[in-house]
Parts: sequence; C-alpha cells; structure tokens
Amino acid sequence: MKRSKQAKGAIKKTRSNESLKEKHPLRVYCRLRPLQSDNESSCVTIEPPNRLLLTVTDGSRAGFEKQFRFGFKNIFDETSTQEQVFNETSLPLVQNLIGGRNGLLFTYGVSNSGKSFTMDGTPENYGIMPRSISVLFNSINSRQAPKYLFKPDRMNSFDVQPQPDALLERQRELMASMKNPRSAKKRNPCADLRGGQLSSPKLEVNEENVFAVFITYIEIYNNCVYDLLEDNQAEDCTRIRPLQPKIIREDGTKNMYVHGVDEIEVTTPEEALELFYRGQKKRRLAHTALNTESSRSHSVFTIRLVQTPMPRDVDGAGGDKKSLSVSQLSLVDLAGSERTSRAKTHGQRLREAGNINNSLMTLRNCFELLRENQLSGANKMIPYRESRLTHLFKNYFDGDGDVRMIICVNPRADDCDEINHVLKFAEMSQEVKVNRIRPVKDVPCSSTAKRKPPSGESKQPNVLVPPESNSSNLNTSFLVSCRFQQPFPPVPDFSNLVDIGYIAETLKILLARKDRAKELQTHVKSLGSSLRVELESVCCEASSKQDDLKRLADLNREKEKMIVELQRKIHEMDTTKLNLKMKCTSTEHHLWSRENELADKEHQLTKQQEAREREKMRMKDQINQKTEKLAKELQRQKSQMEMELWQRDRRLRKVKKILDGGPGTHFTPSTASSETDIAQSCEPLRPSNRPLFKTPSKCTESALDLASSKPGRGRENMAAAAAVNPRTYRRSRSAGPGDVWLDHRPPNLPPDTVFQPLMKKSHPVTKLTDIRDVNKSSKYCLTVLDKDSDGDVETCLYKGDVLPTPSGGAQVTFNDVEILKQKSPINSPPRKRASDSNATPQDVEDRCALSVEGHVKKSRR
Ligand SMILES: Nc1ncnc2c1ncn2[C@@H]1O[C@H](COP(=O)(O)OP(=O)(O)OP(=O)(O)O)[C@@H](O)[C@H]1O
Repeated sequence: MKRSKQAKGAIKKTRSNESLKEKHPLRVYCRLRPLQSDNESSCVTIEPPNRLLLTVTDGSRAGFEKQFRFGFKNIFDETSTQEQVFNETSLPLVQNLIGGRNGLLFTYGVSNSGKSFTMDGTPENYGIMPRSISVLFNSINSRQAPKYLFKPDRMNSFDVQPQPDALLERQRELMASMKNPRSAKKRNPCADLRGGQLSSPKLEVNEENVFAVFITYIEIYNNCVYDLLEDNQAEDCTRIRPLQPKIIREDGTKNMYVHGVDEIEVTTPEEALELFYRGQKKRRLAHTALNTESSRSHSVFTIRLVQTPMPRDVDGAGGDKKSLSVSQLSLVDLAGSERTSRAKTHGQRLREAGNINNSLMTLRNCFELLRENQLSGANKMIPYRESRLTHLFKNYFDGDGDVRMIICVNPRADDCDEINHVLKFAEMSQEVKVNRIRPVKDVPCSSTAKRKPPSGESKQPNVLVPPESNSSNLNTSFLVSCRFQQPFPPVPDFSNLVDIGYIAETLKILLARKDRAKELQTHVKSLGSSLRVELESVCCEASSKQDDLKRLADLNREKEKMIVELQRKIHEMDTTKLNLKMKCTSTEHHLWSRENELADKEHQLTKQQEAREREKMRMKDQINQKTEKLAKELQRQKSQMEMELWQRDRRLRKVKKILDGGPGTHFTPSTASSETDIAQSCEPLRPSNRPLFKTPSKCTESALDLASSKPGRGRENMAAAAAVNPRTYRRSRSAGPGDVWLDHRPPNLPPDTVFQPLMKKSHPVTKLTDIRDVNKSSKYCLTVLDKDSDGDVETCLYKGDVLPTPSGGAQVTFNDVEILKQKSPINSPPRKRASDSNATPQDVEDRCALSVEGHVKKSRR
C-alpha cells in the first residue's frame, strides 16, 4: 500500500516536471459585466465558443462603424457566476499552490469594468480571493502545522522555530486575547465565510506534509509600495500614522519581494479574510465620474503556503529550513485605466490617474518586448524596473510560475474606444509565452518519514506536535534511571523463601544504585552550576547583542527614514517631471499652432504680393499705353506746330520778297497754288530744331555783335544781323521807385541802346561783395538780350522778389516778365498807313504779330 503510494507520487512528479519544460502562453480570459441600465447599448457580441466581436462607432453623425474580433481562452458572459469564473481561472492556480508552484492572477480593464468585483466580490457574492482561501483551507485543514512553527525571516524565506518557542508564542497570543477579549469579538462580519455558506471543493494534498498559510497585502499607489497590513496606529492609540513606502528587493534565489512587509500567519479562512478587510480599509479608493468606489492603486493579495514533511521525532525536532517548500499565489486587482476626460479627475485624482496609466503602459511595453524577444529570438532588455508593478512580478514574467489574466469589460457603447485598446493589449498578451526556465521546486515528499500518524490523528489540526503534556511530563528520575547500567535481577519466586540470597543481592544493587544516584546528583549539581555560569555568560552576551541589535535597529530606522525621504524626493521629482512633460507638450502645441498661423499669414502675404505684382503689371501696361498715346499726340502736335511755324515762316519770306521789291513782286493773297510754290522754294531755308531763345550769355553776345555792327554795310549783311535802333529805345515802366533792385544784366550791354528798366536804387549783381547787399534788396531783375534768325532783337526782363531764406541766404521768386521785340529796320517792311488801300487784313495781322511789347505773361510762383 505504502509502496504503491510512493510510486504514484513518483509518476506524478515526473509528469509535472515534463509539463514544466513546456512553454505555455499566458492564459487570458474575458469577463463581461452586465449593463447598468436599459438605456445603455452594448458594443460587444460573443461569437461562440471564445471569440468576441467589438463594434466601434466613430461618434460622428454618419455613424461610421468598424468591427474587430478578439479570441480568448474563454469568455464569461454577463450571466456567468463568480463560482464559474473562479473554477475556470483560479482553481487550477490554487491546486498549483498546494503542489508547490507559484501563480499570478490579475484583473485588467477600464475603470468600472468589474475588476474588483471579480477579484474580491461582495459578502453576498464572494470573488476569486475569498474562494481561493476557502478552497485552500478546506484542502489542508487536517494537515496544518502548529502556529508559529514557521517564522518569516524577513528575507522572503522562513525559519523553523523550535517547538518551545512556537509554544511560547502561542501562549502569548492566547494570553493577549484573554486579556483583551473585545478584540476577538470585533471581527468583521463580512469575513465569516461560513455565514456566506460558501461551498468549496477539497483539493488533493500530499498527506505526508504539514502546511502553514501566510498572508501579505500590499498596494502600489503612485508608484510606491505600501503595506496594507502594517500597524499604523500611534503608540498612544489616538492617531493613525501615514503608511510608509516599502522597497522591492531581490532575495538569495533572485526572487523579487517587498522588503519589510508584515507576513501574517493565518490558521482559518476567516482570519485571512479578516486581514483582507483590515487592509481594504487602508486601500485608496475614490469617487470618480465612472465609479463611486474606484481603486486608485494596484492591490496585491498574496497567499504563501509553507510545507514540509512531518518531523520524525515526537518532540518535533528534525524540522529543517532546507526541507521547507514555499509557494505563493498573488492575486492582483489592477487599478483601471481611464481617460481623465471621461473620469473627470482633477488635482490629486489626476496625478493618480497619470501614475496608474503609466504603470499599465509599462506592463504593456514589457509584454510587447517579451513577445518580440520570444518571436524573433532577440534579447532586448525588458523595462521591468520602470514601474513597481512590473518590477515586483518580474520573476513571473521571466518564467517562474503560472500567469493568468482576466480582462474585465463593461460593454457600454460609450466605452468602445477604451475597450478596443484593452482588448488589443489582451490579445497581444496571449502571444507571450511564460517560459518556465526554473523547474518548480519539488514539494518535499515525506517518503522518508518513519512515522505516519494514525488515521484518527488526521482529524486533529496540529499533527506535528505531540500533546504538550507528553513533553512536559517527562519524569527526570525516569531519565536518570535509564542511565543505570546494572539491571535489577529477575524477580524471584517469593513462595520459595529459601532464596534469601536474592534479598541480599537486591540490597547490594540498591545500595550501589543509591551511591550511583548520589554520584549522579553531585554530577548534575556541578553540571547545573557550570550550566548556570554558562547561561549567565550567554545572557550577558545576549544582552550586549541585544544592545547591538537595538543600535542596529536605530541605525536601520534612520536608514529607512532616509530611504523614505529619498523615495519621497523621487516621487516629487517624478511629479515635477510629469508636470514639465505636460508643459512641454502644451508649449509644443502652442508653437505648432503659432507656426501654422505664421505659415497661413505667409501664404496670404504671398498671395497679396502676387496680386500687387499683377496690378503693377496692369498699371505699367496702362502707363505704357498712355505714354505711347501721349507721345503720338505730342508728335502730332509738334508736327502741327512745326507746320504752323513753317507756314508762318513761308509767309514771312513772302512778305520779305514783297518788301525787297523785286521786279514783278507784289503781295497777293495767298492761294493754294502760290503758297505751295513758295513753300517749295523756301523749303531748304525752313528752320529745323531752331531754338526759340538763346542762353542769356549767347544772346548778349549776339546782341552786342549786332549793336557793334557798323552801318553802311551791304544790304544782305544787314538783313542777317539784328539792328538796334537807338531811337526806338524804351524804358521799362515797371521798376518801382521805392524798391532796391538787384540788377543782373550782361556785362557789356551798351547803355541806352536797349529796353532797360530805370532803377533808382540798385546793386549790380556782378559787383556784389557782401551778402547784406542782397538781403537789403527787395527786387531782382535779369536782363536777357536775344536775336532771332531774322535779326530781330528781343529784350526780356525777368523780374522777381528777393526773399530771405531761413538759413540766412536769399531767394528770388519771379513774378513778372517784360519782353520787347524790336524788328530789324533792315528786314522790316515799310510802314504802311492804316489808310493804305493795298494792305490786306492778313498783312495787318502779320505786322501786329511781329511787334509786340508789354506784359506777355504775369505769373507768380
Ligand atoms: N459581473 C458583475 N455583476 C454584477 N455587478 C457587477 C459585475 N461587475 C461589476 N459589477 C458592479 O459594478 C461596480 C463597479 O465594479 P468594480 O468596482 O469592480 O469596478 P473596477 O473595474 O474595479 O473599477 P475601478 O478600476 O474604478 O476600481 C460595482 O458596484 C460592482 O458591484
């Protein structure tokens, strides 16, 4: 019978080891929660057996829809019970736990999707965690080790305590509960699993082992780890101290654990649930727009199972640390991912949401990289350390234990976008293979145990320890008697009184024994005194060690304070970093919008410039056209004027001919034919580009030449030069008597020969030496003498006012011109009386035009 059991165990072990070498994909389940009201519509449909169809609408009026399909290990619809979910997802993990294998189960989803409901449930409808505890205790109930036999060594492992120490601790606990009976009564009613009538299956356990259950409960809040079971009541019991952040460490076997958390041993499921509710009170929950009790942290409830083969000796000796097997099941209720716009979070809640989303993002990144490494054989570094969540479960993802995930979905159509993200992540996670590189530590098998408890004993919870009375009632005299080597003689037959020798012999033995007893007593006494001395020295040493310990504890406390302070600073810096990131993003956004504006403006400017260029071109064209038109018009007028001039010139020649009195020459009214003839004959003489006026100096010279030319020369010469007739000399009438004049005339202008103004007070311009003379003058007169081709003399007097300038100089404003044209007596026709009957009206007009005197133009500038 025994042998067959051993064989069975061996087969089981080989099979499990074989299965451990395989790679298992991460098992992902999906659970849909019921809709909260009839007004809500669902965006998911289950396509049996295990596919989920998600319909995403884009929210626009057009109602554009997209459909996505996701496959899972199993899908629990809205009607699924907590028991169904537990049996499928977690029961195998509890079985593994009892079999000595680690397990990790976490719920993931959007806020208000039912994660906490699935993991913890309610007192009316227990979730995975209470059910796991119930099944565990139901299974190991008869195989529990006495409490305090195993003690956490605070380095993620356990020590085996000596029986007396464990007994002492039990007694202390008993005394404390007796002293304070209220604490026992203050139990949370929700923790009463039997009241909830939870029916739990009983799993197979190794009958040769004993078990102890330890609980830890932590939360990861704002990327800091807090122990929810820490006693944070101040010593005076009046106030609550804030929880201190803990650090994550690696133990001797490279397993990650939270250092310094309270690991509390529980012997009943109620105790375990009590701890859960105790921790739950400290957990950070808050009201958001999505959930009235939204988890603001990731919670990790860990059940640790310690098992060891039953000790060989009656008194419990033989329990060895090396023979311990520790397995754990971590149940993680992740905080929900949430869009802050939808959860309507601000301030502290917003910061929490940021941290939650960051840690979930790191989890996502880790899974993605793990998958990439596994698919491509790459060896990229997985950023476990970026978040406490992934850092703590690094070992699971690296292959130590079974990992399962339940995706919780609230199938509201409003959440479809976020659900899509979650489901995509879940589908991707299924491709991650949890590679069990380290074989699961074998559960110690007690095949070597010599003693098997009697069948009736299995009903008792404490199977490891014999009844305390057994050890405490050990009779020392009996022990002492065991050391007498000389046995009593066989008991004689007392009916035969002849055997007196027996009495003597017995007496002798008794005396010897008495001596021996005395001897032993002395020996014991001496041993006792030496033991006392030794004990005293040990006590001394212990007290000094205790002092050392105290000192070290103080030091440790200070260090821990420092660590806390540093963590706080890191936390602050993280927050600052986050804020800066947000600022940076908003600034970038601002910059981007400004750049866009600038580009718009530049575009507008370019357009305007182009329009202006086009307008300019159009105007240029117009100007060119007008210029051309004007030039043509000018040209036309010029030619017309030239024609008029030429005609006048021709008429003059005709007159000249008449005056010359050549034979047969007489003035006839012009006819078309005779005019043409004269025009033809005079054509070579027609002036081309002849200036109307010469510069004053030139004019003056030519006038002087004329003046100096002597009479009596040939008629031809006289006709060519202008003649000044001193008799026709006229005075200008316009020189006011009271004005001081600046007289500007050609230097060698002969006096009394030309038309000159009479200036009483004048300064000749050529003799000016002082600027004050200019400033004293009020009038200016420029005299210009000119002659034309016919020898006529034209005298122009340009008059103006002398005005002072702001810089102290003077300027002239011309306002009058007097012109005298004196016809050459040589070229002039003989004077005709008005009664001359031969004079034609045309002739009179011509003559009048040739002798003009007076104010031609009066202009003011
Ligand atoms: N399957 C379900 N059946 C009935 N009620 C459910 C179910 N799932 C969730 N609920 C209810 O929905 C509400 C919100 O659920 P829960 O608090 O578990 O969401 P959560 O995902 O944990 O949210 P958060 O991430 O914000 O903490 C609770 O009142 C819960 O009782």
